[in-house]
Amino acid sequence: MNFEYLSIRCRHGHLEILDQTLLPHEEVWLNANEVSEMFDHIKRLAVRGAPLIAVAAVACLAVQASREGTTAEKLIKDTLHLKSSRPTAVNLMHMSDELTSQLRQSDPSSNPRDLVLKVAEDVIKKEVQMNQSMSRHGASLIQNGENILTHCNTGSLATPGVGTALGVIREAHRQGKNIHVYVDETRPLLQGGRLTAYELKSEGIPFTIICDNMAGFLMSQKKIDRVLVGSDRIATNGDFANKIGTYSLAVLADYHKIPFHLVAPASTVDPDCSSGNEIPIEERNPAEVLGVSGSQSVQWAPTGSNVYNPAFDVTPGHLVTSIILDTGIYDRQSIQNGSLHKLKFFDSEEK
Ligand SMILES: CSC[C@H]1O[C@H](OP(=O)(O)O)[C@H](O)[C@@H]1O
Repeated sequence: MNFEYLSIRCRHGHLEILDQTLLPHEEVWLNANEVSEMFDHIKRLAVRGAPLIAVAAVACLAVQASREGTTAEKLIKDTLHLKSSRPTAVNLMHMSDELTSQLRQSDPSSNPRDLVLKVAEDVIKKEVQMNQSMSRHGASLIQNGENILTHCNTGSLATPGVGTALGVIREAHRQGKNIHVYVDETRPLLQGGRLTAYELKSEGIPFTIICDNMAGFLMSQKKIDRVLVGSDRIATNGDFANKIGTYSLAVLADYHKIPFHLVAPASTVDPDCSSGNEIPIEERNPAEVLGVSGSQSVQWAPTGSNVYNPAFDVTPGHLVTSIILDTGIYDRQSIQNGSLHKLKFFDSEEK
């Protein structure tokens, strides 16, 4: 298996990931050939972003199987282990459920390595295609000269392609729409100020970093024309989980009557999740809040302070202007009419 994307690459069966905890100032590639290595990379957000987590997991399973040989039982065990690395992003769950289902149904005489390689190639190919489709759909909404606010990182560091919300921004810029991007720093791990800024700067897309608590003031000054965010899991009623701080943006956008969109592959819709209160929310190490961008060098709070560190929040669907997927744009009315229930998920067969 050979591929090369911004944050993950596989050369002659050797898998590496770009350690996103060190960006933007250090570009360090780490080995990721072993499931145990990949589990740690995902857990500490060296690998992050809902679609990329699924891609990295399945690529590691394929590489390890190719290098060491395997059995269906061992692959299933390793898949379930990687599935437990982070609870909120549904892309990882879809991939692991699909792979374990195929392994359990496979012919005992077949080589499970061939199966996992095929699933890995299919997942990667589909994610790249979905990125391109949703970016084109979303860019059709962007008017010339818009100021767009985005949260966290939803670009080529979070997917094996142009990105989700950031993919829309890239496509609008490519179409010459003269946009400016306001980038929420996205405390506590600064995925926006570090990673989205890294991507936009490298491509000359105009941007301004802001603290998360500045978004409302910018909206009150009529400096934001549209909000674009990603998602880690979408319930079929349009509620969705995304990086902590997204819900606040949605409420502010609703108050200021600013279009608010989530952008994601259809594989982020969880058909087993009928509303946002069913989405598991990951709580992370309090030390991330007490440090700066995860580092512990600056201890600014009183020792022994209590800390709450949910990595995501849930935004109700009624605050979303429209959901932009690779399969199209879904406004509130169509979502209320059940359009998300009928989406194709993960594989090519209609479910
Ligand atoms: C297209 S990435 C979707 C989603 O993943 C990010 O979370 P994390 O950085 O914790 O992996 C963020 O919520 C993005 O919006």
